[in-house]
Amino acid sequence: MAQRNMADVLMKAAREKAGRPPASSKEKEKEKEKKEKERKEENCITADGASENGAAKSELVTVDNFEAELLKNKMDFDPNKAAFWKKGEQVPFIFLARALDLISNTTKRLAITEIICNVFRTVIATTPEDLLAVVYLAANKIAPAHEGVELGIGDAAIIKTLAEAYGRKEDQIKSQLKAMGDLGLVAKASRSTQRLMFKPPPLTCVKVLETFRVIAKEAGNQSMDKKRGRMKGLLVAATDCEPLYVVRLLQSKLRIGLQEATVMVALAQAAVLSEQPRVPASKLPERLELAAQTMKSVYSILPVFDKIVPILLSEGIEKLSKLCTFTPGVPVGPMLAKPTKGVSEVLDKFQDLEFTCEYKYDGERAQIHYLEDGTVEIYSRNAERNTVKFPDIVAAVSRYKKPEVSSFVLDCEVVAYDPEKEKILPFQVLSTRARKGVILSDIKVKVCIFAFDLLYINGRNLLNEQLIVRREELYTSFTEVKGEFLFATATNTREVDEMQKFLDAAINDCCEGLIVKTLKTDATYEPAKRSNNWLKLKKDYMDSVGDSLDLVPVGGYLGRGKRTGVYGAFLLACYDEDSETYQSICKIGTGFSEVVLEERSASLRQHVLEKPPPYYRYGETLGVDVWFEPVEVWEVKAADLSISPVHKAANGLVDPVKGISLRFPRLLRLREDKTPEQATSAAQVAELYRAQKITHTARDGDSDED
Ligand SMILES: Nc1ncnc2c1ncn2[C@@H]1O[C@H](COP(=O)(O)OP(=O)(O)OP(=O)(O)O)[C@@H](O)[C@H]1O
Ligand SMILES: [Mg+2]
Ligand SMILES: [Mg+2]
Repeated sequence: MAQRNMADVLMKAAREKAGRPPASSKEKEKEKEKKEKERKEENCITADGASENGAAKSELVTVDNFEAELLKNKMDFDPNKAAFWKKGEQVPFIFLARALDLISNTTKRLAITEIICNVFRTVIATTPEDLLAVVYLAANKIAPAHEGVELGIGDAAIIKTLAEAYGRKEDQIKSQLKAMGDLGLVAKASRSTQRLMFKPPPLTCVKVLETFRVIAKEAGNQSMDKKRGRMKGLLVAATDCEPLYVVRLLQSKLRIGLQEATVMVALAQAAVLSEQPRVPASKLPERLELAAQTMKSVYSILPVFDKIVPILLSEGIEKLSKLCTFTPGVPVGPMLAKPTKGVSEVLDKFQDLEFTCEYKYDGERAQIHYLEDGTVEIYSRNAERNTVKFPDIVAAVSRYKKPEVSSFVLDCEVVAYDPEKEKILPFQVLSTRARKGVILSDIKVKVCIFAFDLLYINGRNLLNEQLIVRREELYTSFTEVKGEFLFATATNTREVDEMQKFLDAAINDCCEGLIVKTLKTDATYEPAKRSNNWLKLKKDYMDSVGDSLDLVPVGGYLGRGKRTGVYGAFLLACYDEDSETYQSICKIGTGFSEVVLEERSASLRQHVLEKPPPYYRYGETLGVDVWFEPVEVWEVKAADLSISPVHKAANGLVDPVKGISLRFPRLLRLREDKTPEQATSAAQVAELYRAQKITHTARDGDSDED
């Protein structure tokens, strides 16, 4: 009975998602029967697969069974009941695919975490050696981000492969894509029309990941044909909802609201819940919380599943921090700063602490790694490998270090620079440099490195040292080279007047403002954290919002008049890390040059969705014409923030029901170094709102301009 109900719930949810009306009871019965029949067939496939491997199943576990188990809460969940394969056998891909399907039926983060945590627990209990592959697939990755290994499969290639794999015409697939709006769904629908004479063995998680990696590495002559051949192999072997997830994983977008942060938390929790002897219930909440924190901090220092997962399995979560340490060659998440609105606020926050003020350069964050063997790697703010963009730095960096330095990790800002005039050039100049395939002799835009931190030197990890120590090491390990490599200009004054003067000097020298940092206490390097110990002070923002915001265009309004053919305005959203939703914050139509508007329109047009995804929050009255996938990040400046009944940003954080909106937003630039999930968070929006320190009651109400 319970199983039936579960199936009903899932079906209802699936219908709602697909925007279909509820079925009549007769229709319902029919559909149930059909579904039941399909499921039985799938089960047989599973059983076939098992017997092919020589391990006949004694008991056939129905698919409903394991799904119902996966939906249980962590206290009632039994990994042995969820597993329908034998201990030590490779984890079937259908297990993960069905779990992802369950996840797609809910938008609740806790429910999602629980399902994926149950998946990990099942794998740990049966086939721990497959955990790494399952984690990679759940995180929708094939390699650590910094290695830059990408599948790079476009829709056209997938369409062609689908046609080959399922004996269909490309045109058919294209028109179906138009109707369904998602190649994954098209793949799923295509499969059911095809009956195979010889069934390939069932897919396993390990096989799928391995194939993805082979596809990514395929290079050279006819590599595209080879890639398609591999994809076809996967699709032909895929059953049930597997084609859907094979395709979405290939596209690197799962679109089910399962994000990396959730995967990390779930993995940590799964480790605790798999411990033997079991953790007593009274201690569990505390242990789970601690485990999640440990995982997050370990991942910020060593974002490499291949290192984390084996240690997690063999040593447990408690030893993870000690055994997964900072390794040159692997980027740590850069430490981030909090906005402030003036010298007095800085003094307020750093009352009894010693601090230093540094120029805030407006270029591109760079973490430069220099390994013992002389290898140089440069990582972006996003911890992505950016080395190919700066061959000039790679070639020159060994000249800046003192001879006795054999390895280092340097934190710095790379800024466009005019060496003749000895002048910093605006960010816009830097952004004209190509991102890939840069050849040393072709470089026109010269850059200067402004170094402000040292995280590692000669085999010594400095992350836990105070800034004063790190900076001393920086000054003694490197030599400044005019126009190429300079230390960030700094002063240790704490006199209001002098700070103000220093700020003015920074602006005069083409900087954005200051970054003020604690020096001797509470001054360790905090990877990937927006720390209270680094405060940014931007001149521009003293009389508007304390900082710019980085927002995601989620909707568009069709342009009229002069803007016919492009979008006339956009709906922007911030990202709420807790609920993993994008929350609308304002409409924007200002700050675009014609060229920029055309570029942005053309780019977003490729990401139009049929309907807003379940993880978008917005007021119904906003009347959006088209919805976009969350793909871009725009830096936006605004006059101030106000409470809004229409927008949903930071909803519940400042006002129980209303959200926050931006007044007079202007586009500053496209942020190519941030992913949509790194957009300004709801919590940051709430913080900026509170920092305004003005009474908003007089202004409450919808404050959209445009
Ligand atoms: N002296 C400095 N110390 C630290 N960071 C500096 C310094 N000079 C320039 N920066 C740059 O300033 C950035 C922080 O401020 P900025 O407002 O540019 O942040 P952002 O990249 O917009 O990110 P967010 O708004 O999410 O903090 C750093 O990431 C770094 O790139
Ligand atoms: Mg910046
Ligand atoms: Mg910013």
